Amino acid sequence: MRTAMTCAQTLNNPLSSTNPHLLPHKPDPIQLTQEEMKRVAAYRAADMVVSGMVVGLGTGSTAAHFIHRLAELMHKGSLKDIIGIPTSLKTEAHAIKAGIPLSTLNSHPIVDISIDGADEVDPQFNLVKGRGGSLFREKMIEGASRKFVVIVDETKMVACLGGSGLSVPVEIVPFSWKYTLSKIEKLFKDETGFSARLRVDQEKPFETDNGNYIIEMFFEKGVSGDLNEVSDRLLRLTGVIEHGMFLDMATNVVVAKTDGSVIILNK
Ligand SMILES: O=C[C@H](O)[C@H](O)[C@H](O)COP(=O)(O)O
Repeated sequence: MRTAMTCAQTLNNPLSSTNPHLLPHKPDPIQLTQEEMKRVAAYRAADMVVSGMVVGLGTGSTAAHFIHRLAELMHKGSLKDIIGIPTSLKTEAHAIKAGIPLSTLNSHPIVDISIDGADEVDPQFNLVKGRGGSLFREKMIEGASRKFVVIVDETKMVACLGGSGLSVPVEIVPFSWKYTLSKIEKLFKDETGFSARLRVDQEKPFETDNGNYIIEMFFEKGVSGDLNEVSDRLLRLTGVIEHGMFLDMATNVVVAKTDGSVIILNK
């Protein structure tokens, strides 16, 4: 079981971001931009889809490349009888425009494969997701998937979750949000350099597709300790709907590098 490993324990792990295969290296003749790397990873993952599959459609800029490619393969006739399950309203609109037939978990409770981006991937394939705010629907759909393929550029590989200095999001109900925020702050009061705040968009609280708010948690040195325990403690707070740590869910990680090569990590 990989999830119990702490940040410090990841240092000698072969999948760690200290792995030379995942580190930036000497300049190569090809230097892809981050956007190009996202597309390379997405297109490679599209090859994992076969006709007849129910496919979880992720959210974000990397997943958008995958949706584009999936539609392209369907229109060419290389893929037939695909049903997509969108993880956000934005993805739903994109998929409809691209001509991908859609369904829901109510009608298709078992998803063959989900393909989605991530904000961070640790050496045990634990993820931070939801910086675009779609973590709840993503977690439901990706959790119902036989295979969950994460598509990232190499900048997303981290030694420990939250360690990139960016936020770990938590979806909460709007009711008494300041009180819920204070409960979250109390939970991490002994964590040096911890801070949390409400996500704001154009001077108003950012609202998820579910009409909820997002609390952004910042960990100076990354999330420490047993991640499952941290997850349980957060989920036990009344007012918390879900958090953006996706623990032990990803089955494969497709990493695109600046030189245009792709590494596929399998669990
Ligand atoms: O809510 C957003 C999702 O979890 C995205 O998959 C994640 O933020 C990665 O997004 P991007 O591919 O745009 O970096």
